[in-house]
Amino acid sequence: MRPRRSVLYLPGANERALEKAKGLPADALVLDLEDAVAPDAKVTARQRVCAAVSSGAYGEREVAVRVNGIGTEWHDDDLRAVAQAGPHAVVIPKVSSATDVHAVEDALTAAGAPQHTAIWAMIETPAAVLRAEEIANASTRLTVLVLGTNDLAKELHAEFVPGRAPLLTSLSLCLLAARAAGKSILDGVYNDVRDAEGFETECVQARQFGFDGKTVIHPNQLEPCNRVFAPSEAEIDHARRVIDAFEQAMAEGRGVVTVDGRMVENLHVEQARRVLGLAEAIERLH
Ligand SMILES: CC(C)(COP(=O)(O)OP(=O)(O)OC[C@H]1O[C@@H](n2cnc3c(N)ncnc32)[C@H](O)[C@@H]1OP(=O)(O)O)[C@@H](O)C(=O)NCCC(=O)NCCSC(=O)C[C@H](O)C(=O)O
Ligand SMILES: [Mg+2]
Repeated sequence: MRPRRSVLYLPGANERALEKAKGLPADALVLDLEDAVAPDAKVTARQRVCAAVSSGAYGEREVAVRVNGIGTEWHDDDLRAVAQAGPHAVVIPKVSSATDVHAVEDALTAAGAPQHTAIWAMIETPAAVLRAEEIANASTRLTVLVLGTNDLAKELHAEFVPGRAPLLTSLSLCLLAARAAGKSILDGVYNDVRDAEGFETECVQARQFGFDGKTVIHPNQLEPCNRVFAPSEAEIDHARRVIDAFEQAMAEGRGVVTVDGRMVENLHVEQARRVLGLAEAIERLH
């Protein structure tokens, strides 16, 4: 199990950010070649990012590279260079269909990308939301769906409002698609880096929905994000008691038991094991 509570974007052209990220407690990093990099800096950013990935300086964390979109003048060269650097994943912005995923998969294979380089597909257009199931199932190499809520809101002509009502249908459709396909799914970013309260509220909402974590843009968003998406001490304790109580019930020939007055069946034991597995994976990571 890979914890992906906090996934930090950093601009690929920004040497200070690339350096600083080595010491930041993000579960995963996305070194960006797309929207955070100006056209004049694209080639330099590509070189810097590939060198940073090859350096192995980011420890145990997952390191992904977001390439420029399919059809842009940089996309093919980005994919070739990133394939050689061999990050854990390549993030494809504005994926719109399974055909896009197949094209990226073929290009990575042709460029000699290692098998461990997964594809993360960004869902950030109305067409992609409506085809989320097809995209999520397009390839075994595709392991994560990533919401791009800025682009999505732009394309929907939606407004950013507390509670995100205009986006909830899209978030739900993407979650359904990811879970049905057995893939991970990450929420989009929160733009106001000074609004700690609004950010944490959005993290809680995303966790309640079922997201594995949230993409973030600033170091000060990491601690609250990691905290909200991690199992709490109380949840870990409850999970242990659920497993113990159920095992004892099974030994006594019963298939159902109560813990704290609530019914516990096998499915709750599976949930409890997932909680403990995530807690252990987080322990190993940091
Ligand atoms: C949002 C920022 C531009 C804010 O920058 P700034 O005002 O310079 O931040 P601070 O001065 O508060 O920074 C304090 C220190 O932290 C370092 N820092 C800041 N951000 C990062 C980062 N992302 N990774 C690593 N380090 C970071 C600064 O260097 C300072 O360090 P020090 O020198 O030691 O004081 C900025 O945070 C930023 O650029 N964030 C990332 C933006 C980005 O990558 N955007 C693209 C991805 S999001 C997206 O595309 C959305 C999606 O596609 C969609 O459609 O929704
Ligand atoms: Mg975007």
